[in-house]
Amino acid sequence: MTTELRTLSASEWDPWFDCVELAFGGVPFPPEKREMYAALAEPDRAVGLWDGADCVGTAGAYSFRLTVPGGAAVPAAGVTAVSVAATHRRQGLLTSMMRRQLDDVRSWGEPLAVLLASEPGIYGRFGYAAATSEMNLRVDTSRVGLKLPPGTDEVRVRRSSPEQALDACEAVYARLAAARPGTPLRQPGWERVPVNDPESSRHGGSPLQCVLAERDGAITGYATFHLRPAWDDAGPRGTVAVRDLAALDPASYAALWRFLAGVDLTSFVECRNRPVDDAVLRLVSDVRRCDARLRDGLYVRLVSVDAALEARGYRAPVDVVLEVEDAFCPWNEGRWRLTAGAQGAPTCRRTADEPELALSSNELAAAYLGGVSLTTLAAAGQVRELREGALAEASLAFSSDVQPWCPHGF
Ligand SMILES: CC(=O)SCCNC(=O)CCNC(=O)[C@H](O)C(C)(C)COP(=O)(O)OP(=O)(O)OC[C@H]1O[C@@H](n2cnc3c(N)ncnc32)[C@H](O)[C@@H]1OP(=O)(O)O
Repeated sequence: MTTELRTLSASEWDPWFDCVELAFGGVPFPPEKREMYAALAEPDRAVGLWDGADCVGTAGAYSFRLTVPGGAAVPAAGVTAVSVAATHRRQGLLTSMMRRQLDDVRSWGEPLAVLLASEPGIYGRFGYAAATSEMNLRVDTSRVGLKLPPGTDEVRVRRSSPEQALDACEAVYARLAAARPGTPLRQPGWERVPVNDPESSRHGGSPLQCVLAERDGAITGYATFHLRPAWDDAGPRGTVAVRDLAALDPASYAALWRFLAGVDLTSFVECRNRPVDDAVLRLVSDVRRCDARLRDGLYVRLVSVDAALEARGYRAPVDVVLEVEDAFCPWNEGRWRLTAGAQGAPTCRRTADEPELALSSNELAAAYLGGVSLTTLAAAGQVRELREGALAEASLAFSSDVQPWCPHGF
């Protein structure tokens, strides 16, 4: 078998995307979703594998800017649409695309690559690690009450249409994205993603609905959701299936939850992707009836260890020598002294000094956004402390008060 790996040209996008579609089961994307992805495509940052005229492998890389601890927005390749044709699987084609892609990302000067994995087992070998978690909820609103904070009654919740509310919602998103590690800032065109609403994605629910929270004349939050009616012998048991939910202050957040939990003819509020430190867990009267479940979220790859570690902020002073293993990106291997203090920017420089913490770039990636502690990774035997105290010092410095989260797919 001979295949050619090359940068995608815009005219090849259709057969390239057909390959993705087929690898994901062959169910055609709804036209409006396919058009959205076509509009967001960045062909000159994507690669395709061709066997003659047939596209047999795909990998894209959006140009994201990702919020990291400390608040900086760091260039990150948003890896997407990774596929290999079933006829060509397990012959090393994914590996060849990952090799090419990480070399490309490095040459573009982007310190990070991020992705959402179809399966957790695929990307560790290429240096990616789950760095955020997401929480799914199914709140039984017939049993769960809400502890409402002062000011909730001053928030007006009013209906809008997702389209009409778009600018107001985007303004809220922009403020929250800058405050939470792991969140991509909106790039041009991406504001269409939250309002893309093909019928086949509603899972029997209504078209996308929207409410806005308004306080003192300003929009302070929003929720978009589908209503999924259901009935049994006892009566209505519908579900409010939340797509997006965001607020700038506690009262607005609680007011939106009060609205969602009180929609007539429903007994459940379902959320598919919330941050693990979602304040709603503190608002509810009965957390056991929220059916909270965790799963892996955003996978991170430190493409350039030094640039990535210098780009983020640290929660406490740190001065530690890291001994880094990185078989897939060997330019990251070796000893690095990471220093961050109360003043000046953090530095991460090559050193010949004795190592104090030994780990691979996977563990650095897991800890990078502050969602996985180095102490936990050490307890799992994945980080080794070589100087007493180094682990506690680094673990505190890497941690984040706000849990990292990626609020949308890509
Ligand atoms: C960000 C995203 O887009 S996520 C979407 C990923 N794509 C999909 O899930 C679509 C369906 N699957 C596929 O298209 C393909 O099976 C792929 C892309 C997952 C793998 O492509 P392949 O060309 O078969 O992978 P390749 O032959 O390079 O395998 C490399 C290694 O990964 C392993 N591997 C491949 N797929 C998987 C998997 N799903 N789970 C665990 N390990 C895997 C292989 O066994 C191999 O291991 P080895 O190095 O120890 O021998």
